Parts: sequence; C-alpha cells; structure tokens
Amino acid sequence: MPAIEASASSQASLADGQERGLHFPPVTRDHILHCSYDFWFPKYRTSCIKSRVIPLTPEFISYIHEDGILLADDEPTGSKNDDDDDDEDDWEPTVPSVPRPRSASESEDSDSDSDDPRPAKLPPNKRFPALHNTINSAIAALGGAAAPKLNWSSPKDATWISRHPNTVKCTSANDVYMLLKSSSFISHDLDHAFDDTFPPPSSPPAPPNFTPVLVLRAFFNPLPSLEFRCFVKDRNLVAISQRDLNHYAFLRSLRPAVVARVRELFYKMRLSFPDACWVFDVYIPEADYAGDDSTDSDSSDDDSDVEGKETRRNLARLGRARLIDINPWAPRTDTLLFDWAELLDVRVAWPILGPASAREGNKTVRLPLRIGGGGGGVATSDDEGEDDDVDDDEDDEDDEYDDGEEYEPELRLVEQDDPAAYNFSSTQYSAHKLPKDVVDASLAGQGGIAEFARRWQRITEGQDRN
Ligand SMILES: Nc1ncnc2c1ncn2[C@@H]1O[C@H](COP(=O)(O)OP(=O)(O)OP(=O)(O)O)[C@@H](O)[C@H]1O
Ligand SMILES: [Mg+2]
Repeated sequence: MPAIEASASSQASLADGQERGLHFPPVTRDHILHCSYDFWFPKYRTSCIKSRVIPLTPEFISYIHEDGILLADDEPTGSKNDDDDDDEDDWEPTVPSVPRPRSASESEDSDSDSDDPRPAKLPPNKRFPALHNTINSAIAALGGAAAPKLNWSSPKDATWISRHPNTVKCTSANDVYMLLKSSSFISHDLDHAFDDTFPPPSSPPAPPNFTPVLVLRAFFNPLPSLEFRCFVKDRNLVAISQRDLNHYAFLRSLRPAVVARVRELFYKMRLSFPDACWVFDVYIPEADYAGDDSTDSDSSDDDSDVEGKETRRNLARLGRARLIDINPWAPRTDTLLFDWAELLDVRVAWPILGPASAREGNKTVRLPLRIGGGGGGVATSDDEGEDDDVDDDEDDEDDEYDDGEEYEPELRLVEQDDPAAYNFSSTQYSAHKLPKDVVDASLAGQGGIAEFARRWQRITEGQDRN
C-alpha cells in the first residue's frame, strides 16, 4: 500500500475524488487488513518473493517512534564502505556509513552530556535482544540481504540514508532500523493505516488491533520495466499498468506474454482473496532459461499461427509473475497510467460479487462459476523450475476458473513521447517532499549524503539530550 501517497494525498485524493464525482464503494477496515502482508502472504506464498514475517513487540514499536537512531552495538566493526556494492557475494559485515551514535565516553562533546538526568537508552540488541537476533537470523536465512517492509509499506522514502544507496537492501538488523526509523511511510503504517476507512477510526467499534509485523523479503534487483500494477473489479482482471513510467520499447512485443503471466497469477487469487475489487502488484522476471529459444523452433505445429508462436516465444522469455503487494480499491492507491474514473466505469459482463467462498465444516464452497470455455491455454507455474527467491514451502491451491467469457484486460504501457512519462520520472514522492537539506545532500553524491548523515546524527543526538 502506498502509505504516504496515501497519507499525504489521501485526503487530497478523497476530496479530489468527491469533487470529480467519483463514487468509490466504502473502504472498510477489513479491506485494509486484507492488504496486510501477513494476511495474504500465507495464502499465496509460492507466488511471492521468499519472505519472513516477524511479529513486532510494543518495545520495538516505541523504538521506531522515538527520535534519534540508536543502533545495535553488537555488529562487528570493519572499514569497508560498500557504497555501490550490490553484489551479494561480496557482502561482509561492515560499519554503517552513517556512524552509530557514540556513547557518552566516546562523545566529542561529552561534557554536555554529563548533566542529563535521564537514563541512557539501551541499544536494540540490549533492549529487545530476542527480536534483534530473529531479524539478523532471518536476513542470514534469506541469503544475507533483505528488503524490509511493515504490514503495508516499505521504507522506500528513506533509501537516501541507507548504506546501500538508493535501495532498501539490508544486510543487518541495523540497516533495517535505519530505514524504518527514517521513513514516513513506516510511521503511516503504524499510526494512520485506517484513516479514511469506514466506519471512521473515531467511531465505535474501535479500529482493529492489527498486529504490526516486519516483513523481510530476499533482496533482488528488480527491473523496473517488468513491474506492473493490476486492477481487479468484481473478480475480473480489468486493467494492467506499467509501474515505472518510462518508455521501454521492448515491452510492446511482450504484451500478450505479460497479460498471460498476470492472468496466470490472478487465477490463483481470484476466488480466494476475500474482496471482489482490489489491486495487486507483480514483478515478472525474465525466465531463467539459459538462452533457450528452442521451445518454439522445435515446434512442428501449424506455421500459419505466427502470432501464437510469437506469444509462446515471449512467454518463454518471461518467468511466472511474482506477487509483490496487494492494495485496496480506494483513492489512496495510485492508478498510474489509468484514471480512477475509467476504472470505476468499467462494467464487467460476469461480475462475481460477495465473498469468494464460504466454509461449511471443513469444506470450501466455491461460488458457482460460468460453464463452458477453456482454461486460457497458459502453462501453469507448477511445471517451472524452483527459484531461490520464491517461497516454495507449500503449493498454492489454484482457484478454479473458467475462461469462457473472460474480460480482456487492457495493458497500458508508456508509449514513446508519452506525456505520462514526464509527469512522474522527476518527482517520485511529490506528495511528501524531502527536506531541502536532504535533496541537496543527495545531489552532492556520496560525500554529501555522508556529511548530511553526520550532521543529522549530531542533531538527533542533541534532541535526545534535550
Ligand atoms: N525483495 C525485494 N528486493 C528488492 N526490491 C524489492 C523487493 N520487493 C519489492 N521491491 C521493490 O520495492 C517496491 C515497493 O514494494 P512494495 O509494494 O512491497 O512496497 P510499497 O511501500 O507498497 O510500495 P509502493 O507504494 O510503490 O507499492 C517494489 O515495487 C519493488 O520495486
Ligand atoms: Mg506496494
């Protein structure tokens, strides 16, 4: 869920939506809960990036809320600065490029500390040692590098402070703390997730007591061109948008293959996701097929089926879609190349309404689906090789579906010279600009960031003492 897009602009987008006469179904607290990673990950884990979901304690939440960044002091020290080092093989524990706050005895201006009557705060490894160890172990189990998020949001607004520049890559619990504590998206998850929901948080019953969780996903470098946002209306896949709003010429030939891969994943979720309207994000990796185009060339079937052959060849170029995130059908979700007005206007011929399935004893009763038609002709993911990044502890149960009268989703791509590309590429977080100091520091390169981090640390240490 795009938290700050949500928080900073949700009021605006809600008002905007109302002004423009957009009629959204009420967004309930349950809708938001259904988009929480710990809710949907267990259902679809074989389609997800390999992840660990760690429940968070009140002590940890207080730590995240506090000013200042007091990091664990149990990390081995070293001198390597792995600024631009994304190669996991090269990973080794290092001193964070943002120096950890010094103890009073190490402090340059230690005499200014001596009058502070408050007990010194303990570092995370002493404050919540079990959780701290769990986080470090989970990162190790995920291959030594992880991308963190809470229930809904990742701290992608805080990558400027990361020692793995411009990524959410974490190779230690300290990396996780730095990102979480510096991110407004994370604060939003903890304090404002149910804003603008029905009934309003101020009215009874009280907002749900959700369990805050830390999600750690095995880190990889996604190609932005292969990330897509997919819109589901009345359990029909109606629209797919490129996520990165730059023009990628090669995507054009991949169109049918992208739609097929998204559909394949959608069919696994269509009936088991509790809501009828929702939005999901996917990453479709290149297939790990060692340059093997022979899947097509050895086919002896009808040569006139050029389009079909092309689609099959492109399908072989793409791996199966991985589920990255689930978002509510609500103004807070960015529609990218679509407009909410268009999506709200879509009428599907075969809406499937109401809850997807009801439990009768131990039996799941499916809503009746249409009769007739084939299965879409897309190979299922089950026959593909294992992928280290994908959690494969158990199999997803494919939802039954019938492709007879399937809604044909529109896949929208950024075309060459498309004005959409210009609106977004420069200011990714226009709804919540960073402080000017941060922007200046980032423009000054690594030295600037490091200097800013040092200044910021001094400031926050000072705040801690006041
Ligand atoms: N395991 C991973 N390793 C590296 N990058 C990742 C990983 N998982 C996700 N990402 C990147 O982080 C982005 C955001 O992930 P996610 O949707 O979970 O967070 P979010 O806060 O909801 O962001 P958004 O508002 O953009 O949807 C993804 O689009 C992807 O580019
Ligand atoms: Mg998301």
